[in-house]
Amino acid sequence: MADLEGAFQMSLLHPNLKGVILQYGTAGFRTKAEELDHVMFRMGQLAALRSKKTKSTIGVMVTASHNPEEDNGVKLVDPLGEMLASAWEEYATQLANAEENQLTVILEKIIQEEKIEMHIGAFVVVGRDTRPSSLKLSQTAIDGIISLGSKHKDYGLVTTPQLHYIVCCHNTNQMYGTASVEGYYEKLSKAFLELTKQTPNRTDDHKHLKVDGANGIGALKLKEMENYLQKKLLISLYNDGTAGKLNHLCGADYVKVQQKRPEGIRMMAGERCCSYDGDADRVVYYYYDSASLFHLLDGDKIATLITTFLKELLTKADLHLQVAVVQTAYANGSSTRYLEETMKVEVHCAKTGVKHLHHKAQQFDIGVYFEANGHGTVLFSKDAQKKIQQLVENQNASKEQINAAKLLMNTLNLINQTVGDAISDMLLIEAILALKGMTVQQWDAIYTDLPNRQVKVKVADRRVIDTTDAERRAVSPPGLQEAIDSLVQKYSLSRAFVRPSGTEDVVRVYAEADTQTNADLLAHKVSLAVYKLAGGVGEEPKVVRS
Ligand SMILES: CC(=O)N[C@H]1[C@@H](OP(=O)(O)O)O[C@H](CO)[C@@H](O)[C@@H]1O
Ligand SMILES: [Mg+2]
Repeated sequence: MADLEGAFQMSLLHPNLKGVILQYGTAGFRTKAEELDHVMFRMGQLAALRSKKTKSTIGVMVTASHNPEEDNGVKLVDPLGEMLASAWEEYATQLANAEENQLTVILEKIIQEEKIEMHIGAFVVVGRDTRPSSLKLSQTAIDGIISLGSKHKDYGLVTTPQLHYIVCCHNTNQMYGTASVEGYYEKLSKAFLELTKQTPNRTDDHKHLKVDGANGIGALKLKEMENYLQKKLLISLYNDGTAGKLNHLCGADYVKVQQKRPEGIRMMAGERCCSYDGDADRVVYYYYDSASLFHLLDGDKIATLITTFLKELLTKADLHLQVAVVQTAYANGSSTRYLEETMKVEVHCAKTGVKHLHHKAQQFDIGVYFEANGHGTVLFSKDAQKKIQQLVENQNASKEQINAAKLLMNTLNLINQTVGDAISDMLLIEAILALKGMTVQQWDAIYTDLPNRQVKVKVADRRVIDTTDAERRAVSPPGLQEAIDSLVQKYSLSRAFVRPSGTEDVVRVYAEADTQTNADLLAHKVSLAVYKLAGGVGEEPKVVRS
């Protein structure tokens, strides 16, 4: 039996008062900040155990991403910067919900089941976003880490992807980069400057980008990074957190779901703009055309641009590496069709949540994965990285081949392979547009999105909805899928699905069709079916129109 008396005494300072039942969801725990004190303490403890188990550095990130400012949350970062292994999510849920007197029993159970040797040293790195509640909650997580005799380093204010990067650096002997925020800026800016070296004719207009920082950590960190970019990117930063409220009427989630520009940003026709979310792990682009129509370039458009660029470079380098794209059910049907039919790329559909996409993408030489909401990255297998490196050094290769290999090398250095990263993705997009001499309108014109609509339905218990086929079909409650099928049939180019959210207490409905009116109508009719068949509460859903 491990000696957990000290840990138990410390836990009494962070009691489970509210008795709220929480689930380690799509991206960790998320709820009102005042309900999270005991959860943070226990996640600090779990991180210490995970560190002992894996004999590696583990990360604890305090953030609730795109949720309102009053919320908060926590996610654990595994050794190579990935999301916490799913087997441990169950432990997280048990610990978070345990009664005071059960805490030691559950810790003991995890130690035994995982055969954790408690004398092994542990090291946990901690980061937090800019929410007013984050400082105190991160200190509570540190208390939890200390309670199990583990060491820690507090990195303070960082974006989620910066913490993932730092964890990966610690566990790869700093081969991935230097384990600091400065190391992150240096690595990314060096790769960006190398890539844009080949575009000497870019005008200031081309270099100009407007960024909506969602009044969050991304804004703060982009300001810090700006000098490293040596004016090769001219950034106008809006919603930088000095006045507005985090994620309020701004940020990537707002722009994607509302399909409109954020408040607080001045936009002229044709200007390239982008929005980060609250912890800067997602980005979406947008612009107004000369007829004042709003155009959104979401994760699907980003995946397509990056895939096109990589395939062109691989052809020039004459490197035979398999590129695949991983999307979720939310991917616009036009993007999937374009990738499969025009680009002849293999496309896979994974369940919502980055961990699912990440795992699938690991199966290919180069796996490009993006959620439609702008969360994504590119993974290069070890073998692919080695082949690219060898070609850079190959004296028998042609000039064109070597140049393409160098561009690939800098591209992979610019990409944060640990997780989706708004700053890194933005820099890559900017470099690609520069290298291809492409405007945002030309990028947008690669394919035309099918009109779509996302809505939420409140039900008594969203767990009554069970899905299959990467969440594209509902298997319960009875009759729901049949109802959706018959509604979908009434429209052309149509598709619809429903699933319980993993981060909010709602059922999400997605519909697409040939026109916006039809997508809106289909989404509405499907929400009514959910309301009737899955125990809707409150008012009946109303039709949402742009
Ligand atoms: C439709 C949608 O955008 N869902 C988001 C949202 O998950 P839900 O399980 O749908 O609530 O938050 C996740 C975490 O940020 C993100 O990975 C996911 O894509
Ligand atoms: Mg986020």
